[in-house]
Amino acid sequence: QAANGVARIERLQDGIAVARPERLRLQPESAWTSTGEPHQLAGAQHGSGWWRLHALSAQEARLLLVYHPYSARLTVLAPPDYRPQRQSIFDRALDGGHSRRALAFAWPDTTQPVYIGVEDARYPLQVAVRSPQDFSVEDYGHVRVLWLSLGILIGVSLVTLLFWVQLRERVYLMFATTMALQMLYVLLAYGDAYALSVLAWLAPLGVAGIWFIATSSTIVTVLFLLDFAELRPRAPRLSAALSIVGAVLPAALLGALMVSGVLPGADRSWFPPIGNALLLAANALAMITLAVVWLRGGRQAGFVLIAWVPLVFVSTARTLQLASGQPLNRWLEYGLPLMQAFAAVVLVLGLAHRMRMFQRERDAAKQDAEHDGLTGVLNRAGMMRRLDQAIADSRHRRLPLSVLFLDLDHFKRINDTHGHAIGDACLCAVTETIEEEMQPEQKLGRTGGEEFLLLLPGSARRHARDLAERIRREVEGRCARVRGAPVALTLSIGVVECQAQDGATSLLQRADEAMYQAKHEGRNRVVVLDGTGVRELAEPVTS
Ligand SMILES: Nc1nc2c(ncn2[C@@H]2O[C@H](COP(=O)(O)OP(=O)(O)OP(=O)(O)O)[C@@H](O)[C@H]2O)c(=O)[nH]1
Repeated sequence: QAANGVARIERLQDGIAVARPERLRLQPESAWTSTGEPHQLAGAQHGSGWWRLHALSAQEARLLLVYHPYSARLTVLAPPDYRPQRQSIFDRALDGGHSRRALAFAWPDTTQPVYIGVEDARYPLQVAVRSPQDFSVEDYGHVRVLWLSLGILIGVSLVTLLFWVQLRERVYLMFATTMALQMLYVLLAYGDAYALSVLAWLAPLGVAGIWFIATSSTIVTVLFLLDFAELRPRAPRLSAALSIVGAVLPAALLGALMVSGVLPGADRSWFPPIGNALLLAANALAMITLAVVWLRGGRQAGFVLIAWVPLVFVSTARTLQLASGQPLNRWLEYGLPLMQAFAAVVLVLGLAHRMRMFQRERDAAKQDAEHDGLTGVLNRAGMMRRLDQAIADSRHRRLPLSVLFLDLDHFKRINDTHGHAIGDACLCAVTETIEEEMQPEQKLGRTGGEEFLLLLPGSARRHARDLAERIRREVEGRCARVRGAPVALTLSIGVVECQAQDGATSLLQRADEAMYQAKHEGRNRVVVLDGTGVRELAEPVTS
């Protein structure tokens, strides 16, 4: 006993012409041969044909269900009146009470057989006889799973589209388009797209519309992968082959399909085998390229592999199962939309990872642009930016701001006597010594070869002078020898405090003057200038 409620399926022998379906019942019994397969219209994929179905005995009214009709156009004659009813997923006026995963025909009297005519099928069609209530329950289950996956895809594509609107980075737009096309493909293949008024315009295109979207989806997906996983720079030859097989040839195929669509009565049966072959080749090539790039250290390719391998596996298994005429189990039935949703989520993680990498690169570039390679402290550009900020801050918060201008004494002589390497080590030793005396809010920068600037937000002149004096003494004490060389390193330091009228230039100018005065007076000393450029007398250091 078959679980699908069908007792027996017979096929009208080949070569018997059926001019009018109403005449089918007049065929002699010898014209019908049993197929021995009560769950499917075997052989339907080879073109048109007629079948006769006998239901298991049932009292109530039943529905004849033909699952996954895809491209097939059906004519059903059911008792008692045996009027031909024609249906396909492309019909606008199908019963809106259920999804288009199955075509449903009323079979009021199941003691009598039904006749099914099939045209344009691409798979052996699965059939069943069920009560309307059982079909509703089954159909709700289908709608729930399908729209759960589609909901995730819609959400993800919308979010990435909004990212594109803000960031204007092409990869986001390609991602959103890829997701949208895949979603559209699932909706078309299940037939539900034709029940939505926004997509109903695709119905007159018939199965060619599905091929069009499937092929466009392949092209956009391949372009997205090349971009997203950075395949071109890491595997140029494989990427070139992938572009040809996955984008150029499918685009040519689409062109040919469009041309044949314009020609009346053109044969388009050449499309599916070529389209499927290209799809399989593009999938295989994409997997190989991604694996190679991943092995060469491409993290993004790893994300795509995790996302795409299950999807390719499920869609291939589904196609093979449908083509072999086996009923789909639930995993294969919903594997495609569920794996698409899974892929979308993994790829969003990949996008986030990509964004984080860019952020890191940007931070590193900023760090390089603003810092001195030798000592690691701020360079001139970084320092000038901090100085402008510090002046604005001190005005705004009405707090003092002082600046130390520090210059190494007789550095040329050290270089000449001990060599550049020791000179470099001196610069590093001075930096370390100053840093040990600094507070976190203070900023140190190397503004020239052997010149440093130290910003002291919140510090008045006197406090700045004390700190300068401590630094001078520390350097004199600790840097007498550097890396064993008797360099006797000392510093001349100029100290000034920011005045109401000061900008960065005037402040630095006075700090420079103060430092030069220290040099002039014999080096290894601190000179403080007041707001008018007059030297302040030294007072005892309060350390
Ligand atoms: N080792 C080393 N030397 C540098 C670097 N940048 C600049 N110098 C040297 O620093 C020296 C600066 O010399 P001057 O400007 O004559 O000053 P000075 O010899 O320190 O004399 P005073 O400033 O008058 O005490 C030059 O010899 C530069 O070559 C660097 O990054 N590393």
